[in-house]
Amino acid sequence: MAEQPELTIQGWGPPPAGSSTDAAGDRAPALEAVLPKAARRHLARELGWTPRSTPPVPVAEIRLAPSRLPDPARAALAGLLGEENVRTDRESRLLRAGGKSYLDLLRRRAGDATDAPDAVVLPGTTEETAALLALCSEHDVVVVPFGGGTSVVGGLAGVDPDDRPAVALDLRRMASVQELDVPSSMVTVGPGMRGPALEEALGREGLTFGHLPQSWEFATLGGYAATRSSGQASTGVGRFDDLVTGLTLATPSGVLEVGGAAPASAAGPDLLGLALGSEGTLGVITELTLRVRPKPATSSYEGWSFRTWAGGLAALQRLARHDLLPDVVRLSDVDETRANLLMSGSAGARVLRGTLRARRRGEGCLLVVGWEGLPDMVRARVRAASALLREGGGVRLGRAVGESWRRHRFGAPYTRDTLLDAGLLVETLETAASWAALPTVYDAVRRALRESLTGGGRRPLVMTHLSHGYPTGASLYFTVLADRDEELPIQQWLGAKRAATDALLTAGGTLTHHHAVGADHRPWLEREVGTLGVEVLRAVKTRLDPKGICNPGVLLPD
Ligand SMILES: Cc1cc2nc3c(=O)[nH]c(=O)nc-3n(C[C@H](O)[C@H](O)[C@H](O)COP(=O)(O)OP(=O)(O)OC[C@H]3O[C@@H](n4cnc5c(N)ncnc54)[C@H](O)[C@@H]3O)c2cc1C
Repeated sequence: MAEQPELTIQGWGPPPAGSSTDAAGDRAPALEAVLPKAARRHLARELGWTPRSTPPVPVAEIRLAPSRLPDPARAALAGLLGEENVRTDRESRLLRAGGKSYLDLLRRRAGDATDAPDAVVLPGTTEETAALLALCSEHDVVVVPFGGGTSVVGGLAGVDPDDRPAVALDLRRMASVQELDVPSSMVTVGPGMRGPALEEALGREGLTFGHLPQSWEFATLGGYAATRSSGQASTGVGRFDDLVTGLTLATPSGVLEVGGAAPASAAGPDLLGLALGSEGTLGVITELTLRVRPKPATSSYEGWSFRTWAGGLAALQRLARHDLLPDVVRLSDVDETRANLLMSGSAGARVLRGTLRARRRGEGCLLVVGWEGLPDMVRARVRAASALLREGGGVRLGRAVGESWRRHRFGAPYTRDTLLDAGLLVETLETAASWAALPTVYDAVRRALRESLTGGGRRPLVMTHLSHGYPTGASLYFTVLADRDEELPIQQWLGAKRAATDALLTAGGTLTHHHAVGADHRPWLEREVGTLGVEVLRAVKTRLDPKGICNPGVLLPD
């Protein structure tokens, strides 16, 4: 199996050529290469921002505390896994310091990795993982499972109320296909495997998995299960939790196997549901069985335009009611559509601008829809859905717009580092709500973000899209740009995030649709699941992890 590339320490993408802890530091492309002049002017005016140069400190200067792993624990771990799989060197620890949220990046860019794990351990099997957890319980060492390191909610923060030494448990040695059951359309895999490797293996058999989050180049299958992730085609393919039929969870109290090969079961409550979304707090997912499907024979991606956000929402709600939602659905509001047109100097934006002009449309709200499957089915679904979209006031922009979105859909995270270098705050947040509550949630979150981030000549740009449609509602995804407060950048975002989270919960949204709870959302978990709900989760944790060593800083509130 080919080595999976590391994710760079201070941003997105593989590290620059050479060592990932190169003294030169992580370098992003220049602002001029990422934003056309018109977009730079527009943003400067809208945000009250003056582009400036604020590069990250060189990687070689990032501060790291000495490892606190006690010698007896280190020796025991090395005895179990072999010396080469217990690492305390600078590079190994730096590469597993936290995830990729704006707050994570601010810390790493400022040269602070004092929260890095004390060591990195790499078990190769379920049995080794279970033995490792028992051993860490005995030695009072915290264990933080580490998949791709793409958490955006502080899922890898490793904060322990008792301040015990912590190890990152990297799952990369468990990253292969173990069994492919073609007649039953199921594959059993190791949790450290990433989407591209799985798709390559399945593709050889004419199969696909189809889970495509924007982070898919680096995130792992175990991470998807631990966070209940959702990919870009989730409306058709399903959320990640819909795709898992069974898994193995190694815990300090033993190995739990949940779900299985049977397509359904009535044997009591669903324990699989307890493991999905457990974010490393109950143990480590060491094996997963997933549903797969034949590669689609055809696909059709299209752009549509609606004059207003409300018009687009109403049309999609109608599709949902008639079970006609496409496999991929993404409706951008006016602010996101305009920003995409301006900020992307790519061929995609040129195609969209040209098509809107030819159709005599203003910017409006862009809708991208994608359909996949057997040609007759795709044709029939496209025909029926297009009629409803047209009746709802939509204008078809054609396939070039849809295909262009498809080609560039993994590109946005690569531009974030450049925007951070230029002095911007760049972050996203997400929720989901019923069709009835969506308009209120949309208004409430935008208002909260604007009020919190406006002041001292600064104004934020809040861009929103709807994606992941369901019969009863959909998710909303907000992208925020603002002039960064260089004095108090962390407090600036924490205030905005707090206001937006309070607003979305009050308006009827969920705390998170797919990013998970992590450290960042846990103060609000009780508002969503109630006091008794939190107590139930705590009781399960106490049974499986009596010493509380499994990722103690996430999910459950203090
Ligand atoms: C640019 C960008 C785009 C993103 N786009 C999307 C998107 O489109 N959809 C989406 O759903 N998410 C998205 N995310 C968020 C992130 O990719 C997901 O949460 C993903 O599921 C995390 O997977 P990972 O392997 O990187 O897990 P990690 O970040 O390594 O870990 C996440 C959490 O899961 C735990 N964990 C990891 N592996 C295991 C395991 N085997 N057993 C037990 N616990 C484990 C960790 O301890 C941690 O708490 C995005 C993130 C970024 C940075």
